[in-house]
Order: sequence, then structure tokens, then C-alpha cells
Amino acid sequence: MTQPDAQLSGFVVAIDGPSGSGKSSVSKQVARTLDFGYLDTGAMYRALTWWCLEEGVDLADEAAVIDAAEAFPLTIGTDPDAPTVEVAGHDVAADIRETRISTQVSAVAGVIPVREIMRRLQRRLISEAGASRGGVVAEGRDITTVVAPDAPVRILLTASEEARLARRSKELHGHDGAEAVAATRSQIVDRDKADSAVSQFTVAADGVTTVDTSDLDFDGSVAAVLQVVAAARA
Ligand SMILES: Nc1ncnc2c1ncn2[C@@H]1O[C@H](COP(=O)(O)OP(=O)(O)OP(=O)(O)O)[C@@H](O)[C@H]1O
Ligand SMILES: Nc1ccn([C@H]2C[C@H](O)[C@@H](COP(=O)(O)O)O2)c(=O)n1
Repeated sequence: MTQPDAQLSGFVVAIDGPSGSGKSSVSKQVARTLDFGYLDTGAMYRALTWWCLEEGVDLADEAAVIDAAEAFPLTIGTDPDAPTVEVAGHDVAADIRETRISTQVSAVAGVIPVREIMRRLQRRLISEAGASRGGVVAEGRDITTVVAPDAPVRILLTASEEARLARRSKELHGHDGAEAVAATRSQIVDRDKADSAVSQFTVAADGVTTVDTSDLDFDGSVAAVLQVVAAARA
């Protein structure tokens, strides 16, 4: 029989949203401001993808990917000033941002039993960070709905496709000219389409507050999230 989830420790801020909406950068800054921990669950799926490729696992072989997830030797830091990611003692923080991972991570994240393994691990990490720092900001695609639906603050951080493409183009190419945006499209649009098959992160679920950052700059986005948190803590 499945055991009910234990209550999460600490004050949990759950943030979901599509690619390029600003989840990682905004969540990290919110966590710093509140002196909370920070959990990047996308980094966990990226690290598992890195580990599968390192181990020669065929990503089309779901049983092999599940086996890899069950024995996944991940260590992830939740300090927003130094969010480390290590697999079997290797620092993979930079490697997991490579295009080869971005283009293959959806295949791993799309395996339902893998998501359940990750959900359990993520709840444990959220609780540990919440217990040691009093609170935690956890971000991803299914945190508000599946991983921490019991969080006191749940936010869908979103932005128009145009804004998200421009942001990612500037990050990757230094500008948002037409060619750069076209080169970036698959990393935003195609990945969101694949990830939408297993998670709902384009429309806010019941009780989830939408923060649309299309017309906000970075500081404005951080302030908008902090306002939602302050209202919940008042
Ligand atoms: N409100 C904003 N205005 C302008 N740029 C922003 C804003 N929020 C974030 N950015 C920038 O947009 C880029 C993408 O942000 P970030 O990586 O945090 O998005 P993400 O939602 O975590 O994406 P992914 O899910 O693909 O990892 C970064 O360069 C970030 O600095
Ligand atoms: N809770 C989560 C977090 C992430 N994913 C998947 C979807 C993304 O393609 C991938 C990498 O995430 P990113 O670093 O871009 O935020 O991981 C997910 O399915 N559920």
C-alpha cells in the first residue's frame, strides 16, 4: 500500500512555469532575499539525463532509464548562492546546461515511473532545506501540482512566448535578432510541447497564483513573487 506523504518542513514556495519564464533566476533571487533554500528540480532531471548518457543507457529504453533513476547517485546543494549539482562525485553543474542535455532531457522526464522517483526525492530535499533554513523555494514544472501541492505559496510564473524567446536568445546569443530567436525556438517551444505531455505548467491549477512577467523586468518579477509570498505570510 502507498504511504501518504509526510508533511513538508518549513515554509515552501512552489514555482512552476514554461521554459524561459524566469523560474530559476527569479526563484534563486527570491530565496536569497528571504534567506530560504532553493531547489532547481529541472537540474535534477538534467543531471539524471547526464548520468544515463554517461552510463550508456539508451534513452528509448524506459526500463533502463527507470533503473538508472532508482540508483541515481545525486547530490544537490540548496544554497541559492551556490546551487551545486554532483553525480557520483562529479561536478556536473556546467555539463547539464549543454545543448545535448537540453535536447534529450524531455525523453527522461517523460517516463512516468521516473517522475514518481524524482517526486519522492524532491519532497525529501524540500523538507531538508525547509527544516535547516526555515523555508525553501522549489521550482520546476509540477511543483505546484504534484510535488508540493500542499505548499502555502504556489505560483505559476509565466511570460509570453515572444518574451521568453527574446530572453533566452539574449542569454545564448547576446541579442534577440531574428536569426538568434529562430535558433532558440526549439529549446523553448519544442521542449515545452514535449514536457506538456506529462505536466501542466501553462495554465494555473486551482489555488495557484499566476505571475505574468511579460512586461516586467527581472527586479519587477522578483518583487511580484515576493508580494505573493508576503500576502501569504501576513
Ligand atoms: N522578468 C525578466 N525580464 C527579463 N529577463 C528575465 C526576466 N526573468 C528572467 N530573465 C532572464 O531570462 C533568462 C531565462 O531565465 P531563467 O533561466 O531563469 O528561466 P527558466 O524559466 O528557469 O528557464 P528553463 O526552464 O528553460 O530553465 C535568463 O537570462 C534570465 O536572466
Ligand atoms: N519539475 C520538473 C522540472 C523539470 N522538468 C523537465 C522539463 C525540462 O525540459 C527539463 C529541464 O528543466 P529546466 O532546467 O529547463 O527547468 O526537466 C520536469 O519535467 N519537471
